[in-house]
Amino acid sequence: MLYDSVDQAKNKSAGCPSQNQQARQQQQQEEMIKKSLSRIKHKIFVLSGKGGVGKSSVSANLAASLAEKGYMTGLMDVDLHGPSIAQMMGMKDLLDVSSDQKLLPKKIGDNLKVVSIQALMQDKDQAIIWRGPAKTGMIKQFIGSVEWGDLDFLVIDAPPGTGDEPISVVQTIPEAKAVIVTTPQEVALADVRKSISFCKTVKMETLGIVENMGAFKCPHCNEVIELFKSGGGSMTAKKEGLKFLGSIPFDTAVVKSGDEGVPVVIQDKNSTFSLAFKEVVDNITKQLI
Ligand SMILES: Nc1ncnc2c1ncn2[C@@H]1O[C@H](COP(=O)(O)OP(=O)(O)OP(=O)(O)O)[C@@H](O)[C@H]1O
Repeated sequence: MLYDSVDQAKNKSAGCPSQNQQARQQQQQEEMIKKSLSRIKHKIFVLSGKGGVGKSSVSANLAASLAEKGYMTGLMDVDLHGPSIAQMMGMKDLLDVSSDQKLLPKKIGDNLKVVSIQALMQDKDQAIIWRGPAKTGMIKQFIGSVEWGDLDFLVIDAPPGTGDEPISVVQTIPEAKAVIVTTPQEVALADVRKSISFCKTVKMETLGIVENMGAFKCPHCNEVIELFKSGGGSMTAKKEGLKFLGSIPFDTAVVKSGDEGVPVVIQDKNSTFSLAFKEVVDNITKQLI
């Protein structure tokens, strides 16, 4: 059953059912999750070592690109602390619930279905400050509650970092394969190495690294400016024996499209972001199909 609110989820996690009850609940939850994910061919887990590097932008544009190519695609925002997919996809109302209490994703166009954990928050600007078990419970409950139907791809916008929350998602969807997003500068790369080690520890296959916010080309004078340096993503991929999926430039079209609620690969197909992103999508799909 779907929680109506954050408070309900918290209360549920705070309760103390007997061990038998707990085991039964856990088994029921695992069956729900299995059922919810059973008709999805490929699951892609988009993660980053730190926040703000463009993980949600990559997730939204990857899902939109796959849907545009004709694949039935789902996009799931599980980033509890900063769910931004709904805004990026222009979703106004978030919650549709079926008669059997399943969460129904919003359909955008013919091939894209989107669901956000934000749907379970009463106030979209509400900060989530609960402790581990409540978060884990919420994440599992959310994933198991979605009715996806048949999908070719599910793109998962994971919580940033390498703590309890991404671990909960990986444990819930162990067959997902990772795409790691970073920016080129050393502070981000230090965190990306933690993400790589995280994937190895949890034995999650990694499809490769995407370098976001690479060089910016001034639209007025065409000068190329390396705002966050460049090349760090490909260097790290090489060192770690991972595939480099591509470098995406810094492009103000992304900011505009994010605010307007249309992914830039749809809104501005000739933007420097969209042109570079094609290579990233090809490098991902050719490993899976
Ligand atoms: N290539 C890019 N060029 C310009 N701006 C970008 C680019 N990629 C992302 N941004 C902008 O950077 C900001 C952060 O991006 P985004 O929300 O995708 O990051 P995130 O890693 O998901 O962050 P968080 O973990 O905090 O949710 C957004 O305002 C987004 O529009």
